[in-house]
Amino acid sequence: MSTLPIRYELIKTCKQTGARLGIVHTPHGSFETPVFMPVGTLATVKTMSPEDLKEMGAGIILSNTYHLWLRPGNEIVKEAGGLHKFMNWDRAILTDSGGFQVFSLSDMRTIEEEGVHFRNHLNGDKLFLSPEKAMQIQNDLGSDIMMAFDECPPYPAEYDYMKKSVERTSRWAERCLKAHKRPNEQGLFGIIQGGEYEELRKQSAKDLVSLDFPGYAVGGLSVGEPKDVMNRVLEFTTPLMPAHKPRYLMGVGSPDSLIDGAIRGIDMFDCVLPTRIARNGTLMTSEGRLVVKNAKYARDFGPLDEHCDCYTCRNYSRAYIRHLIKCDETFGLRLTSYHNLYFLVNLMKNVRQAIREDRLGDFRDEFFEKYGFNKP
Ligand SMILES: Nc1nc2c(CCNCC3CCCC3)c3[nH]c(NCCc4ccccc4)nc3cc2c(=O)[nH]1
Ligand SMILES: [Zn+2]
Repeated sequence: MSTLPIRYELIKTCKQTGARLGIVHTPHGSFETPVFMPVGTLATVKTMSPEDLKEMGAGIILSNTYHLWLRPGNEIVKEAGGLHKFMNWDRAILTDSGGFQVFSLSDMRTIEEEGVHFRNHLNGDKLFLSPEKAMQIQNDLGSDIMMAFDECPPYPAEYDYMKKSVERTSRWAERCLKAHKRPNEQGLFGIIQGGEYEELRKQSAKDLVSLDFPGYAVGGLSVGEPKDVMNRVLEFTTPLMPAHKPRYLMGVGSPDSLIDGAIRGIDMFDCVLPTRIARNGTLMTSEGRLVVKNAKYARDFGPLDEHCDCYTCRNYSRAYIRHLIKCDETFGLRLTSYHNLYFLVNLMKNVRQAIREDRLGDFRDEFFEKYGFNKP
């Protein structure tokens, strides 16, 4: 019996909140959970080198089927020996299946049983993506964790639309499994949909769990719904997911949502937020968000965050970073991106420590107080 490519090891459960401390083992190394995964859409986590990412402790990064299919093309990445070789990253890689990106990047799309017809967001060409095509691309990329091809419906969505969408996503998941060429080298995660409807989340989970994927994601969230809706959906969805497999909440990356997701049993998170807001000079700090272009930092020679020990905070001042960002100096983007990624990667390290000490609830209250989140 060959070893399965993805294995989840549950280390302990927080006595105060039920959050889990675990390890995910992959063909390209293991990483502890709960974990925040930096996003590298175009085969690079923008402005970060692999050495930067290793230095900050990243054990897994994300990339994307849709983007790499269009540029440079999955064939070129395959000829390079796969994405790990192409981008010189020897740790774990997870690729999203492209479904979400089609909906968020492209207009003029039609969804059919066979797949999705849409236009290339770069040049308007007609394109078609199906479960089989998405699996072929991820196979060429050689990612350690692939995502099933799914539909992420808009929020809000009518119950009837959502029911039809969930049933099609389940049929697509089965087609992905059938099209899976290397089940012993690449793990394939199913994505649970169903919006805010408990009955549909149950149906989606039941369909996908019966297909025995090595891991599962909660999709269809972080699409504009209020935070309390996300938390409620997680409360009735994570218990439906196998406890001995990884649970991945897609597209979630604000500090409060990471902590609240971990408390509700989520192990893996990703979001473009930290790198995206870094590029316009918005920083996450232990006292809340800081907009470094603000004139009040012109003569502030302290670090972005005095409680942060990252490369940026140990070596550069708010005044200097404000100057670089205002002058569009690319070094400024590196410094702000590094800090924001480090902030979330380090936050999850502190979450894991709080779980070890059975005090994640206290940690949440302290963090929310300092950061300025309300504490419902
Ligand atoms: N397959 C699939 N992917 C989803 C994603 C993409 C996750 N990141 C992929 C990376 C791989 C490469 C690109 C990203 C989501 N992202 C979000 N919210 C992001 C919201 C957000 C957007 C921008 C800034 C801040 C927040 N909800 C998501 C739901 C789904 C889903 O159901 N199915
Ligand atoms: Zn810092």
